[in-house]
Amino acid sequence: MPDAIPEAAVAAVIEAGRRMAERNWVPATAGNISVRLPGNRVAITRSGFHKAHLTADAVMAVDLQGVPEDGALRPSAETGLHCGVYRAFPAARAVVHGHSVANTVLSRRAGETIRLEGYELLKAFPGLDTHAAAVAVPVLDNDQDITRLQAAVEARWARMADPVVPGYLIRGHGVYVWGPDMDAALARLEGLEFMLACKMAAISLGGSDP
Ligand SMILES: CSCCC(=O)C(=O)COP(=O)(O)O
Ligand SMILES: [Zn+2]
Repeated sequence: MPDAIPEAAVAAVIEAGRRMAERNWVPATAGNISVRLPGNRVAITRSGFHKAHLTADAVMAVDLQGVPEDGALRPSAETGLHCGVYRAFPAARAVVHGHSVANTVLSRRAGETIRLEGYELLKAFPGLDTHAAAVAVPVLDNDQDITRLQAAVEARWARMADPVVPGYLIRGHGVYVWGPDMDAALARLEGLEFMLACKMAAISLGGSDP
């Protein structure tokens, strides 16, 4: 019989879903949320649940390869992307995935990266302490084959200079962001979404954004 999922982990996932829904970042049943547990375990949302109304029943445990502890339950279809983050970045303890209008629209017209430059909110990312900085957020092509998509993500990380930006977009799909705890992951997501919304507004006004 597997260990129960710690209550604090379940509460963090439920609260993250509520906060993301409040911002309209998880329409319909979009998005998924996870936290790292001790013992190479991950607590993650089950597939197909609305993130505004999560209950403890909607959170289940998988191992770092995404294998469910309870084979009767179906984890998020994107579990492989969460586990990929936890395997690659030992300091990552929470991963959030949302589908906002800004990340969907901008990723559809982007190349390999979206450049964010000159924004005060860049400070939401680790290691940046001035607006006079720039980050290139990776954009990956969408793929319904999550194993293949995760392989593409890992290939991209391998090409990136350290430290890797703690997030990436999937074209026409959404964004992944992670952090050392759920609050940090959500703060990074909020910062990124704010800058993407600014970029989209600038483009809508007929201007450009570097
Ligand atoms: C209705 S959104 C399509 C699936 C998706 O992209 C998503 O984020 C939610 O999938 P899950 O299996 O985690 O519910
Ligand atoms: Zn998704």
